[in-house]
Amino acid sequence: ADAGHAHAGDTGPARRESYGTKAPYAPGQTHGYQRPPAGFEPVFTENVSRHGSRSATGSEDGDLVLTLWDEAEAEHQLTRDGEGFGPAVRDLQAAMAEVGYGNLSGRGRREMRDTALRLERRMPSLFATIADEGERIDVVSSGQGRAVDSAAEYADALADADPALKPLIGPARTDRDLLYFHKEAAGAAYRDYLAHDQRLRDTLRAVTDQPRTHEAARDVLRRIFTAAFVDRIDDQVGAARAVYNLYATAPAMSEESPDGKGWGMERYVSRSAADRFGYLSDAEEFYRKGPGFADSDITYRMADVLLDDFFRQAEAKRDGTSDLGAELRFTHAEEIIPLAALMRLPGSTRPADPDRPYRYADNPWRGADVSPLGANIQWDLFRKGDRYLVRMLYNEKETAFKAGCRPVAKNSAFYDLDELERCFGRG
Ligand SMILES: O=P(O)(O)O[C@H]1[C@H](OP(=O)(O)O)[C@@H](OP(=O)(O)O)[C@H](O)[C@@H](O)[C@H]1OP(=O)(O)O
Repeated sequence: ADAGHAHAGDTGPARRESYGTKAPYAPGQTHGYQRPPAGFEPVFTENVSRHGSRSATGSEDGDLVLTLWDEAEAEHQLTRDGEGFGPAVRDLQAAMAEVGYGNLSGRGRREMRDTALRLERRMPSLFATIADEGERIDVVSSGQGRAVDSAAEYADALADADPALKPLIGPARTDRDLLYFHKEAAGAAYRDYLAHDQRLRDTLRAVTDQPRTHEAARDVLRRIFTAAFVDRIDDQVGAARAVYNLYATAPAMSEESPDGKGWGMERYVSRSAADRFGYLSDAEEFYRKGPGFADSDITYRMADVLLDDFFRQAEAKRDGTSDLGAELRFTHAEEIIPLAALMRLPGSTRPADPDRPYRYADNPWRGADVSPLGANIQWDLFRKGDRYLVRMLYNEKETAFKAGCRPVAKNSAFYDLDELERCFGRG
């Protein structure tokens, strides 16, 4: 078998951004948070989280790749490196079938538990007050398995950290209109856009069908198969994307890998090929779920139901009509990505000019930053007298609200709730 070929300079660790929205969770900050202004105490916290790391949502990619590999093996058309690829994919597929396609993985469970512990440790006085006052902690999810399981892990971790909280954590509710709106009535126009928008189809095709994509595809396939075998593959881009998808989803399955040391998929996808297919994956998410085209809000206006819930919960606490100490929501990329675009969170500030397709060079949107697995947006509410301030964390990083919203002082992370009502146009 020939050795296949690798581009010079392609060695070295894979870039996190090449995993796109399949990137496992990493907190953007773990210390150095600003202290609230003098006299302000935390009285409420609310967040919305994508579920944690999961297995692939289906077996298609592994099945396609193994069919090709079995054929090549039978005809002695594998490279030396390619000989190990089939068994590795078979093991990964078996692990994903074991976890259940689309289900939370071991890493995902740990991400949820660790994030819950950091929440509690950032504001111990809030959770002490919740316990002392017997305030409720409301837990709600999309109702999909991975979101339900994420909610359970998160809530259990909170209760383990502080047993006094356990009786205060409600049974996880389901609210599809709030946390699965892309599949509900509110998402009808959005689904129509996905299914029928010609500009979307043309733009994604133009972005994908470039020489660099075909080169990257051949680069991936030649690491596994001989040149003669690759020449016989009609849809080389499709086949290479299936290999890339396995590469992208493998880290989320790291705890199920042999000795937890990973699945070694980086061996079959060079950095340049991973960057190319990662960009294509990001372009799809950007136009199908994110800021999209500058002249349309079809991908994110349906997220207003979620932003409205953030405001209503904070306002109810301020107005004394809420007995909640915390509101914990668990959902999917199709809710987090639009909400980030609606709120103009960092990275989601630039929709694309319809005539200049989304490119990494001039657009900050990256799936691995905007919506990695476990991504979360959090508002903490602080009170002093009858004044209420909000601090936002995005993947646990202290984050400014969009331009036009004024913090209580220059470079402060804290905003008056009524200032946010003003700058988000809430009457
Ligand atoms: O490419 P897959 O099938 O993994 O895409 C998933 C979505 O994952 P994402 O592509 O956004 O990383 C998945 O979102 P999740 O937050 O639940 O992981 C979504 O539920 C699933 O329907 C697939 O989305 P698609 O855009 O319909 O392919």
